[in-house]
Amino acid sequence: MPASFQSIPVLDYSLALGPEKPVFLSQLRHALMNVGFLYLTNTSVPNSLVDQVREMSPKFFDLSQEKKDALGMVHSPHFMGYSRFATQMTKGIVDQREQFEFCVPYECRWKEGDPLYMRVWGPCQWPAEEDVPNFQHVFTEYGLAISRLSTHFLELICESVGLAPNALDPFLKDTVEPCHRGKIAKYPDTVPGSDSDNGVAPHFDPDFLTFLMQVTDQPGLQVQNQDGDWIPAPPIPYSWVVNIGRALNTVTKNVVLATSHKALLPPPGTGARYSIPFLQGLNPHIRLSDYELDFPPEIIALRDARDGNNIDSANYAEFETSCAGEANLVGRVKTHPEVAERFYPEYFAKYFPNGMPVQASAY
Ligand SMILES: O=C(O)CCC(=O)C(=O)O
Ligand SMILES: [Fe+2]
Repeated sequence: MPASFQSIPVLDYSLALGPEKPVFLSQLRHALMNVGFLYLTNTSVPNSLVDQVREMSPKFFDLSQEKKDALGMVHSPHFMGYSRFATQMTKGIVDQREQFEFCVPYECRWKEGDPLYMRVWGPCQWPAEEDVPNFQHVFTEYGLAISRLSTHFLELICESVGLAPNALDPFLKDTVEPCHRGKIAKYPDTVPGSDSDNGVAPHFDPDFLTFLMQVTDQPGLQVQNQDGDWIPAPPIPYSWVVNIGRALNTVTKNVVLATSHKALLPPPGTGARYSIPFLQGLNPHIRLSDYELDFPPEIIALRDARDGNNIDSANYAEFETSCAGEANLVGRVKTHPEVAERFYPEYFAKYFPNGMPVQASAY
């Protein structure tokens, strides 16, 4: 059994595009099978775009509360837009962050009679151009750039664990495009003397891959190793922290690990921390349990020699029984009952039989 990880591997994406690709794939296999987290540097995303995202991220939150509320998620059947500070919980603990969710350009194709989960796929709510100039353009470009990167990265993941590069294609492609989505999160710095520095409590991410951009320089993200210790994942400029979600862990039968992580508030006096998790969406019609991936025996042997995965989360258990779109909708309903009550009343009634909770809870 490999020793529990003490740091997050840093992978140079440019190696994957040249003669050193085998070195990259072997580092990737290690990161996927023993850590579930990695940093990706030297990607195809231009530094100039990253600089624009860094500059733009705080601007949305500087809008008046009234303008932010006008873009509140409660107005969007696609669960896009703004959520106020401390309105959600993760595993029963209040998240101390404000957020704005956005997605790649997407027209809603849902019509009466279609499965309701198709209604989740749709456009986002952008602030008016005069309020935050260039914001929509920058985050649309950013979303598209990370989508492309994530599609190629999924091929590399397949290759690193002995699958054909296109083995996971059905999960991304179908008659509908996946609706990849991101959120800009703002965590205020810890109030001196406060008894809580929780930003987001320990959890697993739901989908295949998350690409996290740490926008500001403060520490905050921590990742749990197999011994239960919390390993810091501080920002590295122009890198993404990539982690595996429950859906990819499920579909690979635990070959690649999903790993628990949390975010702490930045230290007192250091200002707000901004981060942007970007979740790769899945083909909504696919059911993970319908697919059996054909791993070579040496990969299965490596998996079996490793200690069991330490997942203790019921997070998105629906992935195992329902199609990805349904699992996604259920997850969104649980996190945003205010949207469910308005646009998905039958789901609201099912998951909140006692009416609106004081606080929504994810995971
Ligand atoms: O902000 C961070 O560093 C992590 C956020 C996170 O894990 C999430 O939103 O799923
Ligand atoms: Fe996460």
